[in-house]
Amino acid sequence: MIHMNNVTKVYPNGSTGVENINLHINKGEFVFIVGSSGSGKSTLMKLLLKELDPTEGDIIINKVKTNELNRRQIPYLRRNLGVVFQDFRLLPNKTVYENVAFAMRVIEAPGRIIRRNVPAVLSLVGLGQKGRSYPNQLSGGEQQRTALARAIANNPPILICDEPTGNLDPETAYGIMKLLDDINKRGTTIVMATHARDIVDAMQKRVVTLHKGHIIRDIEKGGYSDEA
Ligand SMILES: Nc1ncnc2c1ncn2[C@@H]1O[C@H](COP(=O)(O)OP(=O)(O)OP(=O)(O)O)[C@@H](O)[C@H]1O
Repeated sequence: MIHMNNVTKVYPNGSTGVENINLHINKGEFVFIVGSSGSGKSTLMKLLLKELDPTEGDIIINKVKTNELNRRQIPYLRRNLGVVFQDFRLLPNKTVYENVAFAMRVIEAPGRIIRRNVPAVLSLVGLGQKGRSYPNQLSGGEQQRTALARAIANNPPILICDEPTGNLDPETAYGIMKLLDDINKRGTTIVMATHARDIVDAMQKRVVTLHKGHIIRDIEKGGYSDEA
């Protein structure tokens, strides 16, 4: 489903983000990307989202080499990848319902599908009664659940999460993890970068550890710093 083959990213100033990454993720996996600050997690996430292109190597998502897609082909990625960020990134002047509906309009989903899917995903994340609220009327956890609803509204096969619990208190963070686990069990592949050692330890999923831009550990089921 996701293949990174010999991927290196060197930034224009000469610093290396990641080097010679070989990472293969199968359909339905839940994978944590961990590592200390500066180890390359954000670079790896940005490469998957094509916010950056690799200096060397190939990135294949759902059988398509995304490093060879041009600007006009970017909607391909929007359909295949849902994204959740640490800082939610909701549109402040749109309601919860409109934030989710907007993401569906971007990929030109028909109106009747939007009217069907938005209430369904809002109820899935426990926000069935909050559709008319604006982001500033929501708690942090509710804002992140809105962002999660938006990310899965188009039913993408892959969900990319960059520190999705970073701004949340522990209890709220576990609520988000429970939702991600449910979404994963429904078949969505999840890749999540995080610093949250306790969450990684509790979930017992695949853990890929980066250090200075290299993968130094890749364990099938484990905690934040288990031996490979
Ligand atoms: N825009 C950039 N220009 C130059 N170098 C960069 C840039 N972004 C990241 N780097 C470098 O790439 C390396 C990896 O950084 P990256 O942000 O991917 O790490 P990270 O694991 O996400 O760190 P953190 O946990 O602090 O977010 C670091 O050495 C960093 O200085």
